[in-house]
Amino acid sequence: MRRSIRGGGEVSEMEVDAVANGVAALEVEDSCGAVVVDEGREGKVEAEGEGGVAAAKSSKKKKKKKKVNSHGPDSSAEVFQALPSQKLVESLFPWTAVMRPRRGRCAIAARDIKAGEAVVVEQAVAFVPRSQDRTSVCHECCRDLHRDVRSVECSRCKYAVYCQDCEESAMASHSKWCKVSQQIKEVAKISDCDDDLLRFVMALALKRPLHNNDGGVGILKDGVIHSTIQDALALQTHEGKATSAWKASVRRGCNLLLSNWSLYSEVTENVTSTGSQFATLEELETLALLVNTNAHGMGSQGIHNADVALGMFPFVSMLNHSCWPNCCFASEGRVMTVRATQDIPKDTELCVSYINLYEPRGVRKQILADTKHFDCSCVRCSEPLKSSIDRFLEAAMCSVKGCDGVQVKSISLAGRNYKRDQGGSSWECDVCSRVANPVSSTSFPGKNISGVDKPWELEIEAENRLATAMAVYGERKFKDARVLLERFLTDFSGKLHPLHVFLFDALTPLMNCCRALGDAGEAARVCRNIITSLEKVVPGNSLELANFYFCLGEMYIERADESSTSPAIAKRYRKQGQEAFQKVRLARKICLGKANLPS
Ligand SMILES: C[S@@+](CC[C@H](N)C(=O)[O-])C[C@H]1O[C@@H](n2cnc3c(N)ncnc32)[C@H](O)[C@@H]1O
Repeated sequence: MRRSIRGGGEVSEMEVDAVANGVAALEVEDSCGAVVVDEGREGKVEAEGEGGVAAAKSSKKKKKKKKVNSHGPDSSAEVFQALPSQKLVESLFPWTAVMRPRRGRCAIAARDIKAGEAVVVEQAVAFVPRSQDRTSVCHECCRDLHRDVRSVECSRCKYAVYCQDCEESAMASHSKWCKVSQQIKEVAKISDCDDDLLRFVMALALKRPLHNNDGGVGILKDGVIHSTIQDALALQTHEGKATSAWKASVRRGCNLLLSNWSLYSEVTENVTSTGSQFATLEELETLALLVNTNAHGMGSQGIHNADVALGMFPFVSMLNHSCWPNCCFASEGRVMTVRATQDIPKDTELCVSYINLYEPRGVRKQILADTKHFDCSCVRCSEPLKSSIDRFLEAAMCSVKGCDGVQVKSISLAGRNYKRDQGGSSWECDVCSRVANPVSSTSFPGKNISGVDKPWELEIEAENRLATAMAVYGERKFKDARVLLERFLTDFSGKLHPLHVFLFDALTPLMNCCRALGDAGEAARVCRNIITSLEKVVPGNSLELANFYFCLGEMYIERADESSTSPAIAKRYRKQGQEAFQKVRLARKICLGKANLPS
């Protein structure tokens, strides 16, 4: 699948990875662990479908409650379970939660919401820095540890790192489970389980309620909801979709974690003396499931979308995914904020994106099915392909002479179970209706066929050529990579649709090559092409788009500063640069609440 190309180059300083901004999937599969749903809460059930006002208005509330034994739409399709802090959240934020078939709980605008308005501001119930970034953030407050922030590493586990402000208090509580923490890497190795996942499970397990009668309602503090572990435990998981291999590794990891937990008396004494019980194996497995379905990437939103930690934010997790989202999220320290990226009418569903949106529909659906275990039913995926922007992302231009139509791949029409095209799909022109099929290579008798008649071959050739160019780019051979990428674009533009993902994928590395080679003029031209394509495929006011506008602004200023540029032209470049920066400020004001330029 095309994603192999995406990851191709490490030099993509300006490459924007929307996946990093999505709900993080630590492992591809979920595990087992049934949780008993509290039946006593009020049910709100609505008609099927995303967000539309009509769908919400035509909803019928079902009073009947069913007994269920696990979370989420998988098994509790008809039962609405409110998170313990839901009412508190609704007292501050402009949405309410309802249940919709196939989508589970949905956040619905309780009134008209303005672009830029915060719809959730939530402190992480727990978070863990990703192991490869463990020295980048404070393990207590998740603040960035820049060069000018003094930090201290735990001398025993040599893992935990704290900023100077947190050091004293954080070290005191860390010392209680430092020994367990020391074993996690080894446990992960032996059990073949992700060590970040095990750390996260441990962090959540330590938050379990001290008393069973603790209702688990959070608190509001300075406009931030501090939700609880009970809120997290009421989130959904996808029980039953795990492979047995994943289940086995999680079970081994959690078992070893428990042995270490009981072995190290400092933890034992601390936990039991406060009245809490050790977690059971089943509880740890449930926590692993919760992490997999609900953990969010955290990190600063600069020009690099640094996804340095994983956090549990139960109310951020109430927002479903859409491939045409109306909200976005960003974190600062331990706090995640979700903002409306456009004006949202009352009764519309609030959605964020969990994935990169410049992907064909079939690929997006496959990624969500593989990593999040659901079949996306968002507006973009539900629109007939024939009228959707999606049809262009893997389309070829029609090869019938005189026809300016687009050949659309039938496999995308199916939308599900996308597999690398192995000859099963046919391609149909949206203008002359000619069908090309790899099995029975058909053409319309009497029609004059010219150029590339086999779009499936064209696609494979394009994929291979792009992969070769990306490999060279990955080796930072910018001069050679530029030549290959430019040739690729010359050879395939006009054959593939201008919005085809392969053409789009070549643009960012080409821009980077041009910049690395000091050709700001060509880099700016390529950047404008990126923006033109991106604006058609992702909704406006996205940070991704803003980052490209920022690159464009920088390149205009670079050109203005070049000694060979005349004062009159330099003035024009500066103006264009400022205009680009203005777009960045506007988008960042809406998405992040700050009209600054990224650092
Ligand atoms: C982080 S949770 C979102 C809240 C969830 N609906 C709930 O009831 O807790 C993610 C899960 O919601 C469902 N979901 C989210 N977006 C969806 C979409 N676009 N189409 C279908 N199901 C979706 C899937 O079951 C997914 O695993």
